[in-house]
Amino acid sequence: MVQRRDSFTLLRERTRWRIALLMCLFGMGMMVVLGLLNARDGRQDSVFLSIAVFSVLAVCLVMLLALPRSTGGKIYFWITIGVLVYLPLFGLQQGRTFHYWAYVLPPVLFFLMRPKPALVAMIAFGIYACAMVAPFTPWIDVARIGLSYSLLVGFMYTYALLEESASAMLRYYSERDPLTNCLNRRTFNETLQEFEQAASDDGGAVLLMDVDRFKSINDVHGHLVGDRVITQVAATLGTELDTGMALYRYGGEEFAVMFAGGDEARALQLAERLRRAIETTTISGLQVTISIGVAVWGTKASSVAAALDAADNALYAAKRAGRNRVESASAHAPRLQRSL
Ligand SMILES: Nc1nc2c(ncn2[C@@H]2O[C@H](COP(=O)(O)OP(=O)(O)OP(=O)(O)O)[C@@H](O)[C@H]2O)c(=O)[nH]1
Repeated sequence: MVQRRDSFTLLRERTRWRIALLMCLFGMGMMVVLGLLNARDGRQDSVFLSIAVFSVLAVCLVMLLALPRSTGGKIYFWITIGVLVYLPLFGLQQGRTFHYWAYVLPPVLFFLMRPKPALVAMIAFGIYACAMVAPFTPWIDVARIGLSYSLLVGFMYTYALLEESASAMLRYYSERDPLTNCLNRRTFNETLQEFEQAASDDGGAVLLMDVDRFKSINDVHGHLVGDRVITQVAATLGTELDTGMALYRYGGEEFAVMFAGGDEARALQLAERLRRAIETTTISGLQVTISIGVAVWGTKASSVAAALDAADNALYAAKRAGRNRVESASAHAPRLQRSL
């Protein structure tokens, strides 16, 4: 059975693979430097150790390049986890458990919380540790401690960046509609609440837009064309918005714009510009139109939700009046109330 690979998994795999590749190259470079330094000092054992680690990393590098990214990345990560578990065990065997845990535990704890301050703290800790051991340790050992510690810092930091980019991506997908990439209805509702909380500072306006006779586009041309029309309508509307404004996909073929601080004149002007942009653009080879309902809110929190209702009523009025038009809630309020 083929397992579905969602975009989050793909992003994670790609980022892990890149991190693994960088860390391999970094580690190999480090082993070359250490090997040369040890050779110069005639420390044959350490030279062999550097060559051994270099060879393991070279094998990892070849695996990363030769295997599928997901497999290579996974193997590299398990090897790294193995090293992180092995280090304290090795320390235990040497009777210096604390020394080795000091390498592994703080960075893990740090990076679980905040990557950037943790990075600064770890660099400071590395410099401090090297400075402390420098007076009574051969400098080659200081260099070894510093370099292996920087490998750990690099690994933890890139891993933390991976987590950050993954959560940014999750946030992006939870806010947006997958077909049009507009902000979705959930984000619209959240923004509405924010406007309600801030309503006492400022008024604002809401525009509800609906593609006219969209059902017949689906019926005549099929749902795939319907989807393409929705996408292109969204793209066209998006290019016409003022800076800082967002387009929401409110429902199937319905879109919304909300902004604070605007008066009715500005909202109507924007609505007319959006209507005209759709009317004058050929969308998937079709002439498409939209109807728009506009309402404004004042400085009472309850007036924001009321404005949304009023915009919906105004949209309904625009449909009844023949479509491809903008209607303002203020012009229709009395008549709408009478007809309810
Ligand atoms: N292709 C496609 N169709 C959708 C999507 N979401 C909703 N629809 C369709 O959009 C149509 C909306 O039709 P109606 O609400 O009846 O209105 P309309 O035909 O646009 O007519 P008016 O709004 O009165 O101008 C329905 O047939 C839905 O199935 C979508 O994401 N893709």
